[in-house]
Amino acid sequence: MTQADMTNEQKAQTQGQLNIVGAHVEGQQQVFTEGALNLLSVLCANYMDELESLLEARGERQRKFDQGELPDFLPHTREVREGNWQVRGIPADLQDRRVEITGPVDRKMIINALNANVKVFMADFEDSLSPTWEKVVQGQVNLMDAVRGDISFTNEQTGKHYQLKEDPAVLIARVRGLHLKEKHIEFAGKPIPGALCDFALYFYHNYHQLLAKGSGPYFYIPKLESHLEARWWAKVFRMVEERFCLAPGTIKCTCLIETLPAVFEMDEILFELKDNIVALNCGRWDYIFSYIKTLKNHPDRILPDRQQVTMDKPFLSAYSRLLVKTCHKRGALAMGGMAAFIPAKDEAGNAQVLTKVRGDKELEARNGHDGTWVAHPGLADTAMGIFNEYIGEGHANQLHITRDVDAPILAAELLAPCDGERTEEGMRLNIRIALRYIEAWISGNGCVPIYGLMEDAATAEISRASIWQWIQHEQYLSNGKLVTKQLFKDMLVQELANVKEEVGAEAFTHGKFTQAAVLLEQITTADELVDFLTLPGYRMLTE
Ligand SMILES: CC(=O)SCCNC(=O)CCNC(=O)[C@H](O)C(C)(C)COP(=O)(O)OP(=O)(O)OC[C@H]1O[C@@H](n2cnc3c(N)ncnc32)[C@H](O)[C@@H]1OP(=O)(O)O
Ligand SMILES: O=CC(=O)O
Ligand SMILES: [Mg+2]
Repeated sequence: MTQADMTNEQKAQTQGQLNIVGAHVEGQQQVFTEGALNLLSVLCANYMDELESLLEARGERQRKFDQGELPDFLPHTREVREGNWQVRGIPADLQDRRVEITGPVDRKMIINALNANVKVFMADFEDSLSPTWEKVVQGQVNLMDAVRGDISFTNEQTGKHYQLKEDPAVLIARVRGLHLKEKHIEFAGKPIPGALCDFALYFYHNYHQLLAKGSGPYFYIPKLESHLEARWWAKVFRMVEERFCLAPGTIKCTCLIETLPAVFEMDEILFELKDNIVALNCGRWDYIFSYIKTLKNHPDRILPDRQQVTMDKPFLSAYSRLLVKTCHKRGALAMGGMAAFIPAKDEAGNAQVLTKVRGDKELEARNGHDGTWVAHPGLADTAMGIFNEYIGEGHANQLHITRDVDAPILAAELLAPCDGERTEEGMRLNIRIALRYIEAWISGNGCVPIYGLMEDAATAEISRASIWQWIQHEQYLSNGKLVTKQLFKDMLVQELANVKEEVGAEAFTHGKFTQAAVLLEQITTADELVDFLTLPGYRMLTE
């Protein structure tokens, strides 16, 4: 019997068994049922090797950018870009996505998010989750309960009780990026892709209930770098639909366009996934990080202080407008991204936050986006107000905005250097944010408020990668100081002391700040830019 003649199950058996190697955690029996394990092992047997090749291809492409090439639209896919085709369609409950709240798969957060004044809740196994084994498993249990409308929570300290309201938001699960492994599950002796773990478990346990209530198995796919990776997902979806006797296109996904290479392949990504895709999303934080990473050897494209890289900068404006134009031409929605502000505790401070959020959302709505993200329920009404105004009575979205009259958006605009200053204050802030975020992440918390902003894996990547880039390219700060490894190391010592003061001696002593500082120093002074800080971070996650 050849490999091609084997059934999927036989393939799974011949290539080795799926093994849970993590310590037993609560919820494991509920999540790892025989059916769920079968699906996961079949997916691993069929798609793990191909995924490894796709990850290697990322490295090969990056080597070319490192040698001076610039990303561009692909010559051999011109027909796809110029062809006349549309995505298969958008289910009724995904037509109106004017405000989406996002958050990790923590039980209380899930209930609060589903009850917020939003259309969709994006339940996140990615940027906002530190994937401890317990959180990965418990997150699936929480989502199973949420899908069944049977989720509640009581805060034992305050006695506050949480339960779902009558008509909760639509649920979309964001799975991990393709580069992340789930080390607590092995297939043929290797850790499995986190993306397959999150996808298979959420799909298997919930598709039936979701479809029965008029919704469906909906996913956010993060950090794609090419249409070939989208093709890989299309194959995964097709196989799962066939296996569960579902009509083609039952699984629906939204892809984040949050890497610089992917912005040049938006048509192609929509095309590869056209049966299953309903939208693209401007994941601006990872996109900015990817701009730094992809162009890391290009001295003419060094970013300024993070605070100056706002959506009105030419390269980001071009990204948003091209995404809207591309999506609407193909009948897909064009989602906006996250303003990282979170509500301030004082009234005056909060008024300022809301003004900034309003400005950011207005820009997106004016560009033609169909909806946007908020990080906190306290911002939902503001975002809703803006999108209600732009979408207008009687419409669910802005699909009618085609941007046909726009001049073509060229590669040069998407790659345009970003003006702004590099300041000592900005560098020190980057260090403190990276320190505090890494400390939280390796302690098992993937999303934290720092200085009035939501910080997650994507925003923290910008902070640490910026410093790396300034060191490598021997940048001068606005006060004339040359950024060197030594300057960074000196500042790290000082800022670690400042962080101790900010968080207090007790939190500092009980936390993992020293380990965070060691990791930050390693990745910032290394000659090669580490692909993702969550890769070494994951090795430090002991649970
Ligand atoms: C780049 C990207 O990928 S963006 C997407 C990934 N990032 C995210 O999803 C960020 C999600 N946001 C968060 O995790 C949180 O808002 C944080 C951590 C930034 C701040 O959370 P907190 O410190 O708890 O904020 P705060 O104390 O103001 O919260 C008030 C209430 O709102 C709730 N809340 C805050 N954010 C959220 C959220 N995103 N979803 C649901 N509930 C939320 C809190 O649970 C709290 O509820 P309670 O009063 O019942 O206890
Ligand atoms: O995932 C979203 C982003 O901005 O990154
Ligand atoms: Mg992201």
